[in-house]
Amino acid sequence: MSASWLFFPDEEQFGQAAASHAGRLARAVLEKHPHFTLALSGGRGPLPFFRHLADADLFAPEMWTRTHIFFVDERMVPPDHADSNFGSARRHLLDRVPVPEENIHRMPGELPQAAAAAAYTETLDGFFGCRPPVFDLLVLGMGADGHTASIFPGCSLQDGNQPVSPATAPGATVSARLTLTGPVLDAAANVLFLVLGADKHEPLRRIRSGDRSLPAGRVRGGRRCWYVCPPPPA
Ligand SMILES: O=C1O[C@H](COP(=O)(O)O)[C@@H](O)[C@H](O)[C@H]1O
Repeated sequence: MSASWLFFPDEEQFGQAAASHAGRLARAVLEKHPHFTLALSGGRGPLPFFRHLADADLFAPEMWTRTHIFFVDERMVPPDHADSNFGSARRHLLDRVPVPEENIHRMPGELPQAAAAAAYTETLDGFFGCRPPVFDLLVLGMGADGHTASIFPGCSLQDGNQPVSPATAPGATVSARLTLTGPVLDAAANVLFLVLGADKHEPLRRIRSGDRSLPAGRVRGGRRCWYVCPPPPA
């Protein structure tokens, strides 16, 4: 399935459109299914989205009780650490919406990497009952080096049939990570890439021209939408 691309002049419009997109998807899923499953990324990209997702007109309060939150990747730090992806989602979104605590499934970044991968695999297997798990919506970001989730250039998106894998972020402040694997990104019903920053224009140009060498360009999950701010030069 091909991807669609939308370009936004400012973070306000970018965040609002992304939240509205997620709200529409959740409404459609919840008309037919008991749950809406949403996996969140870390970094700067999702912050404007988080701000607007707390708007009850875009994502109705009663939808939160049936929404289950998962994580795309995590740094190996405790949940209250400044670099925790869960901590960021907690501060910018989860503390501001009526999502039940038991619907939040965080990656246990405080555990040793292998134990954390095993524990989150058990969480996913228990909830979804299939491999790979099929998320209703995966929110992905992209780094200026073309990485997505914690899958960096030169790394395989696959780890057997494991849905979760330990990973290393070259040169990052917290390099030990946990990430969902390629098959999970590819199995999602919907993927929303939130790409913020002009430093991403070059990898975006390569991906749009069909270059599949960058991890973000290799994701093949369901209906893929790329939301980009600011727009690349013509
Ligand atoms: O390391 C990470 O970076 C990517 C991109 O982050 P951004 O700040 O450039 O938007 C993010 O998607 C991923 O979850 C995070 O761990």
